[in-house]
Amino acid sequence: MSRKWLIKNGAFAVLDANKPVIHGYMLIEGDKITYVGEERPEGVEGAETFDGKGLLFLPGLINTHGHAAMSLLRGYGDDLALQVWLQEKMWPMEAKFTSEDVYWGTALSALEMLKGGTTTFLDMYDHMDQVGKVVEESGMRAVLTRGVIGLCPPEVQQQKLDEAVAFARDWNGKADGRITTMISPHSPYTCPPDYIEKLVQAAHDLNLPLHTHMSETRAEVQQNVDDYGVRPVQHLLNLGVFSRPTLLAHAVHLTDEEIEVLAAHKVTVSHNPGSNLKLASGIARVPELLKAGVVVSLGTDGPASNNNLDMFEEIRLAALIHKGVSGDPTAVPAREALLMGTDYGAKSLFLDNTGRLAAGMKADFIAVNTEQAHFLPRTDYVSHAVYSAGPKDVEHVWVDGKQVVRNGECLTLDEERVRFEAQSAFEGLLSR
Ligand SMILES: CSC[C@H]1O[C@@H](n2cnc3c(O)ncnc32)[C@H](O)[C@@H]1O
Ligand SMILES: [Zn+2]
Repeated sequence: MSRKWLIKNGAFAVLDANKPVIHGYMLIEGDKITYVGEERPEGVEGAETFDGKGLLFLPGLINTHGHAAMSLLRGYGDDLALQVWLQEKMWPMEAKFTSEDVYWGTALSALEMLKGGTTTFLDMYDHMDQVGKVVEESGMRAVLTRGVIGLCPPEVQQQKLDEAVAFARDWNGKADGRITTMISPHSPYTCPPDYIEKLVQAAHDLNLPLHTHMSETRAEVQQNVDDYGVRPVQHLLNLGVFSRPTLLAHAVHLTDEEIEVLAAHKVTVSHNPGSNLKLASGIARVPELLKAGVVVSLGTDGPASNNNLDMFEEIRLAALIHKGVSGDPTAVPAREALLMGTDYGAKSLFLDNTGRLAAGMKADFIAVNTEQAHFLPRTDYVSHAVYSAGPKDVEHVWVDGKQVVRNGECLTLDEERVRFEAQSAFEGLLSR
């Protein structure tokens, strides 16, 4: 039997330009929001009432790029540039990861994300069946994709391609539809051109979007020019990548012409400010991308290059750093930053049913405790959510109409067990 909830006395961040916050009611029927408004809705007989006094309801936050299992490598290899970090620290350790390691690393991240208000995340990794299992158990929504690195003999390339295709085919729509899938060449510098073309063909065959890292560092762009005679955007365009819906992670180093190409092909971008700052990769041209009409969302990247999964921090960084580099205080206004962490997140993942508090959308939402010093005075809740709030303010979380966090406690995952097993998994990696 589907449940009906009536939330009353709440402040709801609908994020409309004219009236971003509504004080009143929200009705949830089954997995969907069926009403948000100031007046008490009709047809609420049999609904369970939830008192939202002192709570700010936001759409669940959407993390559009990451590698959840890398929580096991948090703090292992800090303060390094991308290529050194990957080649000398991450890849040697990841080569030792078992399926079990991926399960516990991902569960640790799911716990951190859910308790911090993230309801949907994209994950690009290996042993993806384990990631799918965590998503099923945690109740989260996720876009999952087996990332493939093609710097290996042809038979290994083929095996990885087959794995990526089988995973994308078998898991799309799983977990009551909360899981969707994509196809992911890791990057233009780790996948030879003919391999990328095969992955594009697979995406066509499965009717799925593509996801890849691109133009994260200046050195990577230069290497692309040296190896292939063109910058990464032209390279991916030539290989047919943008003939599919595509989400790019990072896209830090772009020319004006490249931004136009991305806009023309409706390519979406996951901006990862925390990771880009920590790896000293640079600062993406977000105001220019937004102005050109590109959908820009936010991601944490993996927990080993961030080093947390706090989407409030990414939202705040997006609002702050572009003001700092441009000298324009309106470069990314607060409401735009919050949209990047919610509505634009859904759009960049090609999901049309989440990311907003509106009738017809999936009931993926969070309740933040506003009865705290840093939420006063009650001037502008959007401003407070962006410039003052943090993950510890999240009291309750619902995904697909089901409550998964209550009073700050995760209802779906055994926190103590997950923390214990993740620590053991890390110790196991060190001893192998
Ligand atoms: C093949 S699975 C994903 C792969 O990506 C690596 N990774 C993590 N963070 C980044 C990043 O910022 N740029 C490029 N690659 C990254 C991770 O270590 C996995 O090997
Ligand atoms: Zn990444």
